[in-house]
Order: sequence, then C-alpha cells, then structure tokens
Amino acid sequence: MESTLKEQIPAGGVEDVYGEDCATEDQCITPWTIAVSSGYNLLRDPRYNKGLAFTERERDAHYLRGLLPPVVSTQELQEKKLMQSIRQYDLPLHKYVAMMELEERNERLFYKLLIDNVEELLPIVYTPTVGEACQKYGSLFKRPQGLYISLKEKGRILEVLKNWPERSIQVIVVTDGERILGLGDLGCQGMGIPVGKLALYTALGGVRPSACLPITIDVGTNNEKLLNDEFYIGLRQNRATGQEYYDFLHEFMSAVKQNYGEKILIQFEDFANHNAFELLAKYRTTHLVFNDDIQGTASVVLAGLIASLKLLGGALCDHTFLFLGAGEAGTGIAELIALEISKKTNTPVEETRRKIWLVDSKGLIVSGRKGTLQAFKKPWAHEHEPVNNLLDAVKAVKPSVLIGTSGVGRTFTKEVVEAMASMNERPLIMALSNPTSQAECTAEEAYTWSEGRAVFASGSPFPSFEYNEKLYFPGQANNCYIFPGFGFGLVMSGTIRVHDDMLLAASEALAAQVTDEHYAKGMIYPPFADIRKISAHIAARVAAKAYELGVATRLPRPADLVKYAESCMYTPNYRSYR
Ligand SMILES: NC(=O)C1=CN([C@@H]2O[C@H](COP(=O)(O)OP(=O)(O)OC[C@H]3O[C@@H](n4cnc5c(N)ncnc54)[C@H](OP(=O)(O)O)[C@@H]3O)[C@@H](O)[C@H]2O)C=CC1
Ligand SMILES: CC(=O)C(=O)O
Ligand SMILES: [Mg+2]
Repeated sequence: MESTLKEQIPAGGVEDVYGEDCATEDQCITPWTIAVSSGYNLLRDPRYNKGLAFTERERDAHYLRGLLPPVVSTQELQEKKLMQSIRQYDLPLHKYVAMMELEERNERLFYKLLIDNVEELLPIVYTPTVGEACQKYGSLFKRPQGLYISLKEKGRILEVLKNWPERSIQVIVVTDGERILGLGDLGCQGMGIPVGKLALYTALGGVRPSACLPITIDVGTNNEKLLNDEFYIGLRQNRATGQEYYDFLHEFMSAVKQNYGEKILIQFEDFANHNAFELLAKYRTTHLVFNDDIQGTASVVLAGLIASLKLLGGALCDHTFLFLGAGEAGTGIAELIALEISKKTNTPVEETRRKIWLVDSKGLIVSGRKGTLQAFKKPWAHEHEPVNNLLDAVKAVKPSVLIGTSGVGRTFTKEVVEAMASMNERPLIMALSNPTSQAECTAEEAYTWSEGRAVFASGSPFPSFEYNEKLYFPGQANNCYIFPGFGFGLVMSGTIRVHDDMLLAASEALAAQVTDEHYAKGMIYPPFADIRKISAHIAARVAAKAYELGVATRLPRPADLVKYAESCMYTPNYRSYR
C-alpha cells in the first residue's frame, strides 16, 4: 500500500499541513494562497505593506504583533531613511536594484520616493540606467514584474493574460525587445523598459499601479551574445519573422481586447521600425494603441520646438529641420512638425514637408534613392543631389534645427556643431538618442563648440554646465514628458481611439508650461519637479480633444478637465486599514 507524503518523511516543519517542507524535489505540492492579506502575508504583500509604519491599532487588527519591532515610523521617516541609503550607492545600477527591491517590498513607498525625488530618481528607474539594467536583466531577474508571452504560449495567450493577478487593467506597455533604446536587440530582457515606462505612468501620470501591466513578447532574439549567455531568460532561438510574427501579434492584440475590452490602452514600445510602423497602421483603427517611439517622441519634440521659438525667433514654418536618423523617432517627429505647420499655415502637408530633411545610414534622403527606400522614408525624399555624410548635409540644407535620432553616439562632431553655429545665431540642437552613451553629442560639447549659443536638449539627462562663467541648463527631450499625461487623458475620458490631433494638443499643453523664468535660463522644457501638474494639463488637453472628436465615452464631460485629472490621480500616501 502506498504511504502518504507525511508518513514517508518524518521531519517536516512545524505545522507542515500541506507537506511543503517535507516534500522531496520530485514530489508535487499545491501552492496554497489566502485571499485576505493579514499577519506575515500582509508584510509580504507590496501593495499593502507599510513596514514600520503600521500603527498600533493596525498591528492588533491584522495579526502583526511581534512580527515588527516596537517602533512605529512615519512614511516620511521611511522615505528619508531610504533616500539616505540609496544615495550611499556609487553605481547607478545598484540604486536601480535598490529601487526595484523597494517596489517589490512596499509599492506606495516606492512611488512616494519616485514622486518626491523625481529629478534624482528618474535617471535610475528610466534612461540611462534602465538600459544597463536590460543588458544585465538575466542576472538581475528575481521575480516577474510583468507578463512574458513567448512563442511557447502560441494559441494560449488569452489564458496567459488571465494569469496576471490584477483584473482592472487600463494601460499595457508592450515590447518585443528588438530595439531597446539605442542598444539594439535585447530580446526578452527588454522587460525593463515596459516596467520602467509603467512606473512613470504611475509616478508622473497618476495611473494606479494595479491598472498597469508590463508585457514582453518573446519571439526569440538575433543577439548572439544573449543567445550564448547562460543567464539569458528568453527563448533561445532566432526571431520569428513574417507571417509567424504577425499571426502571433494578432493573437496577442485580439486576446487583450477580449480580456480587457475596448478601452484598454496599448502602448507599443521599442519595436524595430520594420514592424513598428506596420503594427501601428494595422491596429490604430481597431484598438486604442499608441506608439511611444513614433508618436510620443514626436509630441515631446514638437513641444520643445514650439517653446524654442521664444529663443530662436520666427514661426515654425520659418525654420529648416535636419535629422540624423530616419527611423521611428526621426520620421515620426518630422511628420508631426509637418502636420503642425500645415495646420497653422493652411498649407498641404506635402508642401510643409519640404523644409524637413533626413539623413540615414546611407546619407541624405533624396529623390534619387526613392526606389530603395522603406515606405516611411519616401515622403522625405526631396529633390537634391546625393549627399553622403552629415557635415555635407548640414552645409547643403543649412538647417536652423538639428535633431539626432540615429541611436549612434558622438555623431554630432565638432565640425557639425560649428557649422550649425556659423549659420545660426541660436542653433537648436537635440541629441535625442538614448541612453547617454548613444547621445549624438553631450551638453558640454554643444555649448562649447557653439560658444554658448546653442539651445540644447537631449533624450537622456545631462547636468547643467558652466561655460565662460555662465550656467547652462540642458533640457531633457524625452517622451516621458508626454506619455504619462497623454495616456492618463485617454483613460480618464474613456477614449477609444488615438488621433494625431491629440498629439498636437499634448505638445501645445507641454509648451504652455514653459515660463519666462525657464526661457531666461535657456530652457525649452519645464522642470520635471512639476511633472504631475504638467501631466494633469496634458491629460486635460488630450481629453478635451477626445471629447471634441467624439471618441471619449466617459459622459457627461467634466466641466473642468484639469481639476478632474488632478482628482483622479493616484497618490502614494499610506491608507489606513480597518
Ligand atoms: N528622446 C526620446 O524620447 C526618444 C529617443 N529615441 C532614441 O532614438 C534612437 C533611434 O530610435 P528609432 O528611431 O526608434 O530607431 P530606428 O532604428 O527606427 O532608426 C534609426 C535611424 O538611424 C539611422 N542610422 C543608424 N546609424 C546611423 C549613422 N551612423 N548615421 C546616420 N544614420 C544612422 C538608421 O539608418 P537606416 O534607416 O539607414 O538603417 C535609421 O534611419 C534610439 O537611440 C532611441 O533611444 C527613441 C524614441 C524616443
Ligand atoms: C525614450 C524612448 O522611448 C527610447 O529611447 O526608446
Ligand atoms: Mg522607446
């Protein structure tokens, strides 16, 4: 007769009711859970855990007596202690790990730190440090922070979505890991990006953490280094492409809508451009989708351009734009600038595109190359003789605005910046590529090579820089100014489709937050310290546009949308428990 588990092994733990301690490795046990957190489980539940800040009454009511030392702390004191300990780490990656561990331990405290110390911690949970974290994600991985949907789950994606513990999801950020920042294909390890972006949805935009779902689609990777890395966490195969890829993505998109409904916002992030444009075009009419790299970046850069006119002079239509990099970010920004000028001057967009030029890895995009260009580059193939490098393109096009979206560091050389400065009293130079290592030039280079005349912004942050006894404040032209407020505006108004006019509205809302005090310092973006207020204004303008276009379903429309946005925002202060 077969004996039971307990009879076989005499030495289980105390009260080992389910045989978990005494089971050998090849025996199955059931992972029991309970529905209401209390006692030890409450301390292990990051959503509700308050650590030493549980009050005496809560310690009695929730079986916490003895599980905590006697002192009762405040959230403010906890914050002070944690900031002190994070500041003691020299390496940004160690700070990143400390922040992720905090998020897994005490979610509200994590968000309180991030909101109250946004300028200090943004470079840790986001670019540049998140780039390094993704590169090392296999070694850092401890617990899932989002859903991994790999080709192994083909035909079962709906089932996989149901495994996520939260039901009322409002925002999904999804990547397939093929173009992580300017670091290339990081496969399944791209997960750091959706996790980081959604942390900003909450901290900067006010979407509840429980309503956010990071997803990584794993169709393989072509990164040989990762495929040979014993700690790699993804599928060990080359990327699926073509019909297999699109069928899998279609199953995903259908399952998301079936599980969460029409109003779930899906943000595409860091897909390679050979899929990004097609996915956006395919799903923008059937789903609430938004590509952050194409559309969010466009909106933040347009905001900076609108604001910069105070410093550069003229109207947008008076300027000439040159891009290094003609992919998602480059052509996305170019198209939104052309649209804005078209609307402002009542000129067809085909005409307004003519003052915008792009250089890719093969040189200036000109009509002679039309036969071999990808579809998204074709509208930018203007009449011109071939030009095969950036410096010659600057000399030929004579831009007043130079924008780097190449993903390749140090490509705005001294000669390029000097050429810009020789043609313009105040050249606008944006080095948008991330992380910092991929920036087309540094703030220091832009200011010194232009003898302090450049207006400069970059995708990853640079510190202020002193030149000739004057302090310069570089801006951070990063889509994180836009997507949290933009997404929040869509969610709070129950919008069902994204429209380009909403991107223009978001740009105008952001530009309107730049004050004379900022202009006096040469800034074209407002400080991140004010980001929650900025996001509320962006959300309100986006929602207003959605109501105007008839795609907002939350009725009646709140009269004061800024106040409404502010009132809906998640705040991380502790709640009291019955
Ligand atoms: N600041 C921000 O908010 C954002 C920044 N980014 C950053 O922008 C960068 C590009 O992203 P994305 O547009 O999505 O990438 P893509 O891969 O879509 O585009 C890159 C473009 O750069 C071109 N390129 C590559 N190398 C060179 C070179 N040596 N000289 C000239 N052109 C070159 C490519 O040319 P070809 O087409 O010939 O291959 C391509 O046109 C990334 O670093 C990303 O982090 C992206 C989104 C937001
Ligand atoms: C910021 C961002 O989205 C990127 O670099 O891809
Ligand atoms: Mg991105």
